[in-house]
Amino acid sequence: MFIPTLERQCTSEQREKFLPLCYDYRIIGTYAQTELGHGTFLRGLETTAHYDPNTQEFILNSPTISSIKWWPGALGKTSTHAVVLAQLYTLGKCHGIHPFVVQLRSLDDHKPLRGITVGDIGPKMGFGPNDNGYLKLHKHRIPRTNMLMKYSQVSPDGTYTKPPRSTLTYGTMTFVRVLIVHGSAIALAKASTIAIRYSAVRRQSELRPGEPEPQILSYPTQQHKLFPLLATAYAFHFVQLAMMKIYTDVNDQINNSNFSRIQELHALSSGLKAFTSWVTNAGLEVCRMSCGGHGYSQASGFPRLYADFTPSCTYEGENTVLMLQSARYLVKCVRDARSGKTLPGTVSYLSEDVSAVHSGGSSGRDLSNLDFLISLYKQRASNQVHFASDKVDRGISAGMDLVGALNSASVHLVSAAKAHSHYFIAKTFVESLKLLKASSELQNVLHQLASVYVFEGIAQSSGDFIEDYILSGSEAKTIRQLAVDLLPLIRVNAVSLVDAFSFRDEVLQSVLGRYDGNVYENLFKWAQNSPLNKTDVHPSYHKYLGPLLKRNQSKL
Ligand SMILES: CC/C=C\C/C=C\C/C=C\C/C=C\C/C=C\C/C=C/C(=O)SCCNC(=O)CCNC(=O)[C@H](O)C(C)(C)COP(=O)(O)OP(=O)(O)OC[C@H]1O[C@@H](n2cnc3c(N)ncnc32)[C@H](O)[C@@H]1OP(=O)(O)O
Ligand SMILES: Cc1cc2nc3c(=O)[nH]c(=O)nc-3n(C[C@H](O)[C@H](O)[C@H](O)COP(=O)(O)OP(=O)(O)OC[C@H]3O[C@@H](n4cnc5c(N)ncnc54)[C@H](O)[C@@H]3O)c2cc1C
Repeated sequence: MFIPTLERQCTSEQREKFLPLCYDYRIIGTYAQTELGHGTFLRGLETTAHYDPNTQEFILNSPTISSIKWWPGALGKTSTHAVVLAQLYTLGKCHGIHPFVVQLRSLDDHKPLRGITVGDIGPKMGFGPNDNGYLKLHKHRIPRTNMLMKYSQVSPDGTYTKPPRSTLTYGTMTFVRVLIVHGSAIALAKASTIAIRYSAVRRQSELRPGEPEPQILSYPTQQHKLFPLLATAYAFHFVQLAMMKIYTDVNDQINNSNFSRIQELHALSSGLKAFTSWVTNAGLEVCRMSCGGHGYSQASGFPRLYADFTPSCTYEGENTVLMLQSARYLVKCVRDARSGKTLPGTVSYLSEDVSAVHSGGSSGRDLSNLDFLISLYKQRASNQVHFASDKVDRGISAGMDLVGALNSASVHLVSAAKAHSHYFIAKTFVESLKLLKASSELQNVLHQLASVYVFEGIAQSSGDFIEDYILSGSEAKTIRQLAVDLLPLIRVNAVSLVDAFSFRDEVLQSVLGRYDGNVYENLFKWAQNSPLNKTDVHPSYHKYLGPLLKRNQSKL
């Protein structure tokens, strides 16, 4: 995050000064924004940067215990520099959060500089090798030219020039949220690879006396756990490609001072980061549990994969908060649509009349047709967004201000943003396959994946579709059965579909997911290397167990 911030927020002179040092690994940096007391509420950050025109320096301080920077990756023992986000004060006025490059440690002996107190925040649930750290600043001076001034400036006499958009300072977070969508796709693909390969190797239970124990991958319940997640990993792969394309296009526009799509990008990246990381987080646990006891072993790779992935639901914007950000934009779009404005591409459906047509009993509609089902996802999203938006309007009519009305409708707003994200993902998956140049055999297999993703997505949220009369109960039941009917077809190619992710064993780090499937021998070998097995009799025996046993034996 240090380098992307410099690349996006430096003037050309600052780029020339700082970036070569980064690319050549002559300095190592972190992104120090979160504090002990604030991670979500950026305007509440307390670190200060007061400009001193006499020396043309900024004086950085951590004025309170809650202002100590806390969590930034590699801050504790590794980083020599940081981008520090601080409240800018110049000529007696506060101008809000701005980014500053701060050297933390000497490039000679790596010792912290004067006015800098840094350290590691202590053991965490995962990310063990990462020294997430703390930073306390005490009257630490940096040159004026260390404030990243691409968008806003402080002149030598202290005059402040404000940015074209205050939120341009938040740009790096948007970029990393887009990366996290990709990270979700990768993590879910890894977990699917481990679980499906192991399920092809593992044989368990005797269905009928005398019959060989079947592969657990042959059980419909095992397939129902794993194949929708496999399909989701493919869906997220195509979604992260689409998300990155939109990010690149909008970022190019921003670089040409066209800020017209910045809000749409923020809303989409926030919703997709939250949606994909939540779904992946839950999916990792399903994959682990589908591997029985061995899934709980470190040898499976699941404990580390989960512990390293799960914070992506929190960092880079806590997921609920990001869903609310997405929903806030959607409410704005409903208002714009009602006042006749044209909406941007990813939300244009909100101005269409997608009013639910009561499906009644046997509707005769083709419930296996993906284009038709995507139109139902659109209907569900539009209904949920309009419902939440109407709730906000009713709150205001009842005398609330906008903040109060948004807060009181926030549960529905999160549901609406989830439905919007889900529609975008399902639509993108289906549309991406249409554009894919692939053999008819491959198209057929991928169509099976898209189908099970779309069917299961409706089955798992059928309440949304039934409550709004988008589907009847019997239609929902039919779609649920369509998902189950697809499972044995996907079974044929399941191992090939995870092999296609091409994770090397060294990357997968899983005995259960080994490419050669040689699990048991390697589990036993792995166990031999356990530290506890260095000696047949563990030294602790002589200190604790031995005396205890002997003492009690003497009583017999
Ligand atoms: C095996 C493992 C596999 C994979 C692992 C997973 C992923 C790996 C891949 C990549 C990950 C790489 C690195 C990540 C690793 C760790 C690093 C983590 C770093 C961090 O966590 S950095 C700190 C992150 N912190 C946050 O995100 C803070 C969140 N809070 C906010 O953004 C703001 O406080 C918030 C909530 C938006 C509120 O802002 P504000 O107080 O200003 O109030 P408003 O809501 O009124 O907003 C005002 C206005 O601004 C608009 N806006 C807000 N944000 C943005 C934005 N980013 N861009 C554009 N516009 C924005 C908002 O919409 C409002 O506009 P409006 O007035 O409505 O027009
Ligand atoms: C592994 C890891 C790495 C990190 N790396 C970095 C880093 O490199 N740099 C950095 O600066 N930070 C980093 N962070 C910090 C991270 O960005 C914050 O933890 C994150 O932004 C969440 O903020 P918070 O911790 O204050 O949570 P809080 O905002 O306190 O969240 C707690 C609860 O409050 C709820 N909540 C908060 N605000 C609202 C609201 N407005 N409406 C409704 N509910 C709300 C949330 O939904 C959540 O349920 C990292 C964190 C982790 C875990």
